[in-house]
This record gives sequence, structure tokens and C-alpha cells, in this order.
Amino acid sequence: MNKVQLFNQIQKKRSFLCVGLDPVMELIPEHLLEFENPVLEFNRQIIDATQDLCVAYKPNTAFYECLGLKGWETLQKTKAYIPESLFTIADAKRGDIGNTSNMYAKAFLSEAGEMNFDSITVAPYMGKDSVTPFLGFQDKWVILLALTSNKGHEDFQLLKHDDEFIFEHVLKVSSSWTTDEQMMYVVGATHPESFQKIRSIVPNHFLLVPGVGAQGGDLQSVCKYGLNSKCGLLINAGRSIIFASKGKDFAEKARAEALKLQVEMDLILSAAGL
Ligand SMILES: O=C(O)c1cc(=O)[nH]c(=O)n1[C@@H]1O[C@H](COP(=O)(O)O)[C@@H](O)[C@H]1O
Repeated sequence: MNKVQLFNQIQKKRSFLCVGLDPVMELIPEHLLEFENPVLEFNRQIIDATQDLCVAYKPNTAFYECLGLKGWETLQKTKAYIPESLFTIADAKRGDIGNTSNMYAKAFLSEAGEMNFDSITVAPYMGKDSVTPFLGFQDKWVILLALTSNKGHEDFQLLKHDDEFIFEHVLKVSSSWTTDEQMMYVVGATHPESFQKIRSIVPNHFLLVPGVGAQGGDLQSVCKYGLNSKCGLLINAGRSIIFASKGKDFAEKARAEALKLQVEMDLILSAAGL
């Protein structure tokens, strides 16, 4: 999916919500355990209940990899179940020497492959040749970690280099590797104070913003400086939506949580004239 198509979906749905599909076997409602593949059934029902309220889904591959072969199959079938009009993110946080990155890119982005995601999260630590192999696919995206939502972001991302933070340096340097039609950045919702600076470095890029909901991030504060003329934000919420209830009403409750965010997003878009 290209940038114009993504923005069109945002305007059509009045939403820039990304639902995080990070299922945990222990939290799957009991009545689903009778299905041959409870995790897949869980994901399907979450997708059915939320797809008109969001523009993207982000399965984090760790939640599937830990289930072995069956997990990979579940990831593939989940991806295949997501309607084509929604943007898909393989949250795999890859990045390695060039020829290895090339294989990761094929695995997750290739149209001929089994996954065929629109995008993949990538760690910048190994530099340009570890990232560029992911850029060789038309209308597919790299989502590079910039300022992450976790406590450990302080350990490296906030070190200074030439009087700027390392994460700012990552934004400056990596944004010259390709255009804002192929690169997005991860910025945690837990750092609302950083969005003004980030927008001065990358005014036009989409930002994937995890951390709203379970991690305590606030939508309004992120949007204050994060929003740009093409919206430029995908706000991810995982647990607060998919585990809103552990009962038979889990899909209904997930929808209610997604709806709350979508209604807020509609107002934000309208106030910005989008
Ligand atoms: O790349 C990510 O998506 C990511 C980056 C980051 O800085 N923080 C972060 O929480 N994430 C992911 O975003 C999701 C957050 O999920 P919830 O905290 O359940 O909403 C998880 O899949 C995390 O791995």
C-alpha cells in the first residue's frame, strides 16, 4: 500500500488506529479453546469486530514464533484474513548484515512469499546496509525504530552525539536513505514531549506510535505535534483492545475500546481540517 492509499483509508474511515494483534494463549477466552486453532479464531473475531474502525493491524511476530510451527501458520493465516484495504505491519524488529536482511525482507515483504506484509519494523543499529534490503519492494515500507516506548530507550537512544540525541541522528541519517513513501519511524506514545523536535527533523514521514492504552500513552498529547498534513500517524493499541474482556463478549468489548479511539481520532482529524 502506498502513502496516498493509506491517507485515503484514514480519511475514509476517520481513523488512524492500528490494532496490535499480540495474542497470548493464557488470555484467550475459554470458550475458544474448543477450536482447532484458538489463537487464529481469536484473531479472526478481533479482526471482524474492529476492521471498520482501524486502518492497520500489527501482529508482533514474537507472539507467534513462541508457538513454533503452528505459530508461523497462525501468523500467515491471520495476515491472509486481513482485508487488502488495511495496512499490515510485521512487527519483527529485524536487521542484520545485508544478505541476511535480504532473506528477512523476502520472508515478510515479498509478494511471492507466504506472508506478503505491507511493512516490517527494523532496528537501525547495524546501519544502512542492514536496512536497505528491506527497501527493494514497491509500495512496501520499513518502519525504523527511532524513540522506543520502553524504559530502556534511555540506555542508547538518549546518548548524545555532536550535541544531538542518537535517535535524532538516526532520523536525520536514515531519512536520506529513501523517501517518506517507503520509510516510517517508531516513536513511543510515552514521549509526547519529543514529537515537536521529531517533526522538525521528519515533517512528512508517517510515525508508528505504540504505547497508547496499556503503556499509558495519551492520544491527544501525541497528536498535538505529531499530526501532519497527511495525518502522518498510526497509533497502535494492543492489549487495551484485544484483552478488554476475557469472556464470551471479548470481541464486542474489543470493538467498544477501538470505537472510543476512533471517535477521538475523528474529532482530531476534523479539528485539523483533514
Ligand atoms: O515496534 C513496536 O511496535 C514497538 C515499539 C516500541 O517502542 N514499543 C512497543 O510497545 N512496540 C510494540 O507495540 C506493541 C504494544 O502493545 P500494547 O502495549 O499491548 O499496546 C507491542 O507489540 C510492542 O512490541
